[in-house]
Amino acid sequence: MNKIQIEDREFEILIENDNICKRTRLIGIQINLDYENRCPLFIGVLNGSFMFMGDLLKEITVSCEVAFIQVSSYSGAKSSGKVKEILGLPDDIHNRDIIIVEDIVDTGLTLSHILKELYKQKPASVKVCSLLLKPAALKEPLEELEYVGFELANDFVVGYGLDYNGLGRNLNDIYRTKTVVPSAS
Ligand SMILES: O=P(O)(O)OC[C@H]1O[C@H](OP(=O)(O)OP(=O)(O)O)[C@H](O)[C@@H]1O
Ligand code: HPA
Repeated sequence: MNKIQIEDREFEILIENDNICKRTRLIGIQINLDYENRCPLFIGVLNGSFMFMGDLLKEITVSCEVAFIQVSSYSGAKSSGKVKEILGLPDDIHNRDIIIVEDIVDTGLTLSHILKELYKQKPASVKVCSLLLKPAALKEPLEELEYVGFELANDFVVGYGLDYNGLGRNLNDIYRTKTVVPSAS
């Protein structure tokens, strides 16, 4: 399936599942080496990370724990801007080695917000593992970004957890549309 249609947009194949699996295996090997004799806490950012998190964790052989958070955006009652709230953040991460797992880092704003909240609890270390990264869209450098699967151009992508208007998360492969559209959910 090289081309797919989701609602009003046509997408073309960008990364096949085979390549995602191979890259994920390599990232897993690296994490196992880096965290030997430690017990990292993997924190997946929902919804988009659910597939990558599942496949990545199958490659992890060091002792570890797993949690999920969700970042919801809503308009604050008193402010005109968007307020981000983090749901499900564990409250016992003091002195823990944290690995945040994302499907994509685009502008990096979501991650910056998560990192700010995490550091309040003084974890021992924080690294980020993201399947996808759009370097040209990043608003500021993120030194915690240690493990990246694939670097992309500024095209909008769907599949393997990523959505367009809530659709396409179940696709095995990753697809892109040339037209740049705003973040869809
Ligand atoms: O780097 P940024 O520009 O902040 O974008 C990246 C974020 O956007 C997506 O989440 P989204 O808010 O669309 O929610 P979802 O995971 O439920 O799709 C993605 O899963 C990242 O969390
Ligand atoms: O390219 C993207 N696709 C889906 N969700 C996203 N969230 C940020 N960037 C993207």
